[in-house]
Amino acid sequence: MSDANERIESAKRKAAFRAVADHFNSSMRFVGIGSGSTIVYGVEAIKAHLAANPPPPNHMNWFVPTGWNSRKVIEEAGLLPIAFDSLPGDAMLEVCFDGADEVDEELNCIKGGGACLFQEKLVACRSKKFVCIADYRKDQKRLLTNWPSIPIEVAPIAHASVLRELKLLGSTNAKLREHSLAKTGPIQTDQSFYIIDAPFKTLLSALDVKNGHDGSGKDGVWDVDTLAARIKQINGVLEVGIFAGMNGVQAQRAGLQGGARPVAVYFGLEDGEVMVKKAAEIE
Ligand SMILES: O=C[C@H](O)[C@H](O)[C@H](O)COP(=O)(O)O
Repeated sequence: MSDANERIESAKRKAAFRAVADHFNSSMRFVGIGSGSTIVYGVEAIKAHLAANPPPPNHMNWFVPTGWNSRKVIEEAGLLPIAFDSLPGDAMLEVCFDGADEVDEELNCIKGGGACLFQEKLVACRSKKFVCIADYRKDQKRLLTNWPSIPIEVAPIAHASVLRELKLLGSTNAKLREHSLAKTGPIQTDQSFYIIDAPFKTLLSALDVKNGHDGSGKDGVWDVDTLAARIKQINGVLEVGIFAGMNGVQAQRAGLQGGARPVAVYFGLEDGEVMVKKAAEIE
């Protein structure tokens, strides 16, 4: 592994251990586990925490996966998985941990770089809080700064019409995601759907809108919330890889279950430190 890659992996691991230390305890009943390369360290940290702090007698910690790979990571760590649709009807998850592809200063996220987003959003919105773990490359002032496009999960039969609609919204170069060996065709999600990657101009934040900037899509300039809602309205779209709107705490205050935006993001930094951005401090 190159020095640069080692720094990135070490940053992810440090952020994960800090996030778990701050937001997990052994008496929790249901905990969500996201997908991707960063969450692997989150599961490692949870396993280490449980070994050092065993749960109370007869208490089970259940881990809700967000896809096939996430379930495998849970099982390989010797933790107990429970499928999302096996949760008791009124049960909320205490917390869910997940990674992100890019995070803006309001903690809106882009997710789906690894083709997981639908189940991640289901789990985040069923959690009292979504805690995001990332490395320094993901920390940006606005979404679509470094990360080039919005992943969108679509029904296979509708992919061409969704591409057409996206063009009308200003994404002229949206593409169906294919395996690197193109002859094997489009990538399929855990729902056997397709992923479209849709580039847009850098997104405005809610703060920009409050300050009078127009994020309505005029001249191809969108704000995070308006674009997420507009893409979700397209027929054939299952879910959009923009995790915005309310966070879990705001949602509960509004009498709803949970929200898709993290309450905190833990960024592992290049110098070995961890920077924590909390929703409460910026809203
Ligand atoms: O589709 C994948 C998920 O949304 C991931 O959480 C996201 O892509 C971040 O992945 P990684 O931790 O590998 O950067």
